[in-house]
Amino acid sequence: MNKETESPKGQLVLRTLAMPSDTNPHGHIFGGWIMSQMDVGGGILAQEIARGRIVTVNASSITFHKPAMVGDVVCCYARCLKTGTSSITIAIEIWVKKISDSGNSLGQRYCITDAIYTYVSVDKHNKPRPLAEQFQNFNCETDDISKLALSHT
Ligand SMILES: CCCCCCCCCCCCCCCC(=O)SCCNC(=O)CCNC(=O)[C@H](O)C(C)(C)COP(=O)(O)OP(=O)(O)OC[C@H]1O[C@@H](n2cnc3c(N)ncnc32)[C@H](O)[C@@H]1OP(=O)(O)O
Repeated sequence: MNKETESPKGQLVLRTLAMPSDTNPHGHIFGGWIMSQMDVGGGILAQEIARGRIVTVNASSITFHKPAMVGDVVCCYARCLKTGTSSITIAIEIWVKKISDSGNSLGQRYCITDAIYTYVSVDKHNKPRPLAEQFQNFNCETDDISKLALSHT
């Protein structure tokens, strides 16, 4: 898949800057830091769908296509793939935007990582809590995203 010719899928849920403290010994940004941004970004969308507390239950299909570097603007896009009774499955993409003028890369923008995270709506005792009935069993293949009544898409 050529990620460089595509556009981000989903809504922008998080935007931050990769800092020197986020680097691994090779000078690239830690994969774990990127996964953490994905967890928070996907969690924001999941919490909006759940209208309440959520926890992460699964992260899968993570692919690191390219490294991120210090100074990159890191943008997290998320879209809901499906919901169950209490679960919410979110596809997440991390894109970087180059804002420094080194190496003729200024303004470039491309996907570096994608993954699928699943969250579960929980009550205050951390037990699964059913989503509101109208938000259960959403399927992005067959349902309009407006079914989830998000504040913006
Ligand atoms: C001051 C506060 C301000 C807040 C301001 C808002 C902030 C907004 C942004 C938040 C951004 C943070 C995002 C980070 C969130 C964490 O970091 S959470 C910390 C890490 N996660 C955890 O600690 C969770 C630990 N796990 C658990 O507690 C339990 O396993 C769970 C998740 C409650 C599930 O309990 P369970 O008894 O296994 O539940 P079970 O009935 O079997 O299954 C429930 C559902 O989960 C699904 N499921 C279970 N296992 C799996 C699996 N492996 N894969 C996929 N689905 C699964 C089931 O299929 C089922 O789905 P439905 O059929 O209901 O749709």
